Amino acid sequence: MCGFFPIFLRSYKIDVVVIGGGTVGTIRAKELLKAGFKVKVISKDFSTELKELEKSYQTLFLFKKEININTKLELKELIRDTNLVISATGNPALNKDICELAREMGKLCNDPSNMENSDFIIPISMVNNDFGVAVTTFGISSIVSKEILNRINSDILASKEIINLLHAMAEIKVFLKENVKDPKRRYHLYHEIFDDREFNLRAKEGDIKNALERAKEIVGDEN
Ligand SMILES: C[C@@]1(CC(=O)O)c2cc3[nH]c(cc4nc(cc5[nH]c(cc(n2)[C@H]1CCC(=O)O)[C@@](C)(CC(=O)O)[C@@H]5CCC(=O)O)C(CC(=O)O)=C4CCC(=O)O)c(CCC(=O)O)c3CC(=O)O
Ligand SMILES: NC(=O)C1=CN([C@@H]2O[C@H](COP(=O)(O)OP(=O)(O)OC[C@H]3O[C@@H](n4cnc5c(N)ncnc54)[C@H](O)[C@@H]3O)[C@@H](O)[C@H]2O)C=CC1
Repeated sequence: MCGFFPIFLRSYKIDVVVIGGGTVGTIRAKELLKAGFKVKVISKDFSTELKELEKSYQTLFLFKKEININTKLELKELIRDTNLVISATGNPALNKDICELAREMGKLCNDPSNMENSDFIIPISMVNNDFGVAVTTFGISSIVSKEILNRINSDILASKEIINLLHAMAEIKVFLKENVKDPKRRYHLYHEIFDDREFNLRAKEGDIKNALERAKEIVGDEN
């Protein structure tokens, strides 16, 4: 058991606090903003890039403050309304303390300076309207993680076949939900249709119309 479980978070209702506005804090804040999260960065000072980003994102708030773990009350107040905390100061001992406090408050915390303190990992990822892929090597090497993602990209996703299949299966889902009332039977049919050689060939070619016709035949045969 590796002790991790992947999930994709819906970003628009989640507030994130990033503590530390340096190299790592900036990259994370930028990715989170692009994904649609509201981000508050608390730091002694901020990178030029963060100051620029503040001009273009209404969802980014820069809050200049030196965090001192001995003034817990103040830090508690700063992270009270947030769901996720990323503690990316250049001080690993401080990052650890911040994560411990956040956890006591029921928040999930990420410490980029030491994975052992983290409740979640930020993987290397690619997300679009059709699918999302996230890769981690559990902190061993982000360079290798990137290579894995590149290979997934070039070996599988660069071909149109998978996307064609996905779009065909989307049509199948609409059709089955409308026409087959029993969910257990639908579940069985998804597999049967997907595994059917003729359906699969047509779908991969992007011939959705005939793929759907073949699916209707299969559903009809079952009746
Ligand atoms: C555990 C984790 C933090 C967590 O989320 O908990 C973590 C930990 C550490 N990384 C370190 C170094 C590097 N990090 C990167 C890059 C990225 N690192 C990211 C995530 C993660 N990094 C999490 C695991 C994700 C996974 O498993 O893959 C990415 C994906 C996202 C992001 O940072 O926002 C981002 C991709 C940016 C992009 O898109 O290119 C590169 C490569 C590069 O810069 O090109 C290097 C150089 C060497 C290398 O390859 O590792 C060090 C310092 C080691 C030291 O001090 O020597 C630590 C801490 C440690 O190991 O102690
Ligand atoms: N996960 C990853 O991918 C990587 C993680 N790291 C680790 O992440 C940590 C941060 O690294 P960088 O961003 O490169 O450092 P950095 O020096 O560029 O940024 C640190 C930021 O924290 C702020 N800060 C420091 N003490 C503070 C305090 N008491 N209160 C408020 N703000 C404070 C600074 O003002 C600065 O903006 C380091 O511990 C480093 O080892 C480094 C490289 C990659």
